[in-house]
Amino acid sequence: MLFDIDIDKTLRSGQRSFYLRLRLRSAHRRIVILGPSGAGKSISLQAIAGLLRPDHGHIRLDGRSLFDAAAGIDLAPQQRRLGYLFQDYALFPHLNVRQNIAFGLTGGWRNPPADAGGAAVDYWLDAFGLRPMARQMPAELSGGQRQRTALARALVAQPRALLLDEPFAALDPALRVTLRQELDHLQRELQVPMILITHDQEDAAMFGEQVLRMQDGAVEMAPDGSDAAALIGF
Ligand SMILES: Nc1ncnc2c1ncn2[C@@H]1O[C@H](COP(=O)(O)OP(=O)(O)OP(=O)(O)O)[C@@H](O)[C@H]1O
Repeated sequence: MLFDIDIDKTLRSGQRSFYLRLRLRSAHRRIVILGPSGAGKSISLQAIAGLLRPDHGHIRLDGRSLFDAAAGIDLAPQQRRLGYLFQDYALFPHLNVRQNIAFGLTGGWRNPPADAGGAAVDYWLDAFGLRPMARQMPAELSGGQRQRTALARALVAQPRALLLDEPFAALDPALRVTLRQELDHLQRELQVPMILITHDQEDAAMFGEQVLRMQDGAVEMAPDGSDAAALIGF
């Protein structure tokens, strides 16, 4: 099983609490979690990435435990080797394009030098047509260039899976179409497994080999791997 996730988590702030229940077992490489704002999509990705600790359950990727509450396993985000594309791309404003990409190789401990290099960084600069702006800062980039830089940073360390949080939401409609196609080609070429979260049906149509619907913190799958939420017409 490629993805084997069964977690829950209660988040509290003041009087409010939010209960997340995520169950996902899938052999598919292109999973989309679709749901409205506030459904719990971002915190699901954060839990998979190791940025938010579930209360119970397990997260396994291709047979490897990233988290297992019962067994006391909780790998640090860097150890999980997942590429994470944040909704707003979260580029470092004080680092140029080359440094931002190289940061994906440092394990997050230090800033790469301005001429940070290596074959892997050069490869992704070329793959995304970013070589001419390698020394530009994020504020000097277009939306599409920012997205490509963030994607290059997520891919440079050869992640075992990609986690994508609303990857096209910040783009204008024309660019959205182009970058959807780019990601589609890239994923087919690399065959990197990915979980993409979105509120946009078009993302689900393009990337959802399997589409899970999330609402009020819950995604449930039937034990046979089919999507229980879909079966009950949710
Ligand atoms: N640290 C926290 N403490 C308490 N509640 C939280 C915390 N973080 C998120 N929540 C709540 O969890 C719910 C789900 O948030 P989440 O960001 O995952 O939604 P989402 O589906 O990604 O929505 P959007 O598309 O708007 O980003 C929200 O109601 C939010 O208020």
